[in-house]
Amino acid sequence: MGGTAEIIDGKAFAAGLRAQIAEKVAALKDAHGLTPGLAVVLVGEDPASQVYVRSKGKQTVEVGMNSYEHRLPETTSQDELMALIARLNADPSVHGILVQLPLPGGLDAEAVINAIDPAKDVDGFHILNVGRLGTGQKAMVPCTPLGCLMMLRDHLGSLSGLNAVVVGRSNIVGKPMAQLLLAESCTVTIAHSRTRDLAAVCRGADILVAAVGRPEMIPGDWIKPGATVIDVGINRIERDGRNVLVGDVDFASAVQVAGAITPVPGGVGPMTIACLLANTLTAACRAAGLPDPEGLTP
Ligand SMILES: Nc1nc(=O)c2c([nH]1)NC[C@@H]1CN(c3ccc(C(=O)N[C@@H](CCC(=O)O)C(=O)O)cc3)C=[N+]21
Repeated sequence: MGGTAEIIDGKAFAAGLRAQIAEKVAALKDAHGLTPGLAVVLVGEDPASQVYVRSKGKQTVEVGMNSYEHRLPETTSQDELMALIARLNADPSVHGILVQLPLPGGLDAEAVINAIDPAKDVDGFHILNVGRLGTGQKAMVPCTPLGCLMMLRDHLGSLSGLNAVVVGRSNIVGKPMAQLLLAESCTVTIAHSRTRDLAAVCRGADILVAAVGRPEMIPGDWIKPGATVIDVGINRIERDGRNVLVGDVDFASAVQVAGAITPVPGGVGPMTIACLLANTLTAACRAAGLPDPEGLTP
């Protein structure tokens, strides 16, 4: 064997999605005088988080939406953060609220997330949205799994009856990804670092979603020939004296076996931000009593 997988170009896919969103935002302005607004809250000075937040703000403005950035010092108290959330919940120009995670030590992220108005919870992390997703009710869906689903559907068409293995059980990626795949009628396995014979479990996957956060942990010989591989990992490592970004999948060996694979960078990452914009538009439409925009929800 030993072909070469199709590379699923998340960067291009995300650019196309943002163009669609920009059109819909313009139409919403014309027809209803409504401009969606996204508030991003960043506590502390984590350099990686600062890069993401800047990138989110830039792309929000590029699609014609309003971006509100709230940068708070590392020393911010729980009460101060909760007071900001309350203000943003009450502000009708804010349709989406994202609190950048992780929060500095001492702050209770769970309490903060559950204080966000579920209708404005564009991350889809609020317990009410988690429950809605799990029961098949209309929810805000977490951005990374939503982006993965869009790429899978685009590549495979129907996912019905396929074996899907999600490696990783986080609330942010693994669990909601499994819910979305189950809703697509996949046979879903959630595996993780303690799974016995993880290699054998992965080899059964028609769809393999890697979201463990361990650099290049999944080699090509764990992959079923022809499988579709979605690599959610974003790991910064040093290689040959350089800082490089790698996924949870060993791309060089996986690309020889898989049918299709997302690269890192340029795969899931750009789709995550595009789906954040999609969710903000969806939230604005729902707030105005309008139907959900076409093609942006599961
Ligand atoms: N409340 C919250 N929601 C999030 O969605 C959230 C968060 N907190 N905290 C941090 C993580 C991380 N995250 C990324 C988004 C885009 C890229 C991305 O676009 N990556 C580029 C590369 C960027 C680079 O070079 O560093 C790529 O994969 O091609 C990466 C990571 C969202 N997160």
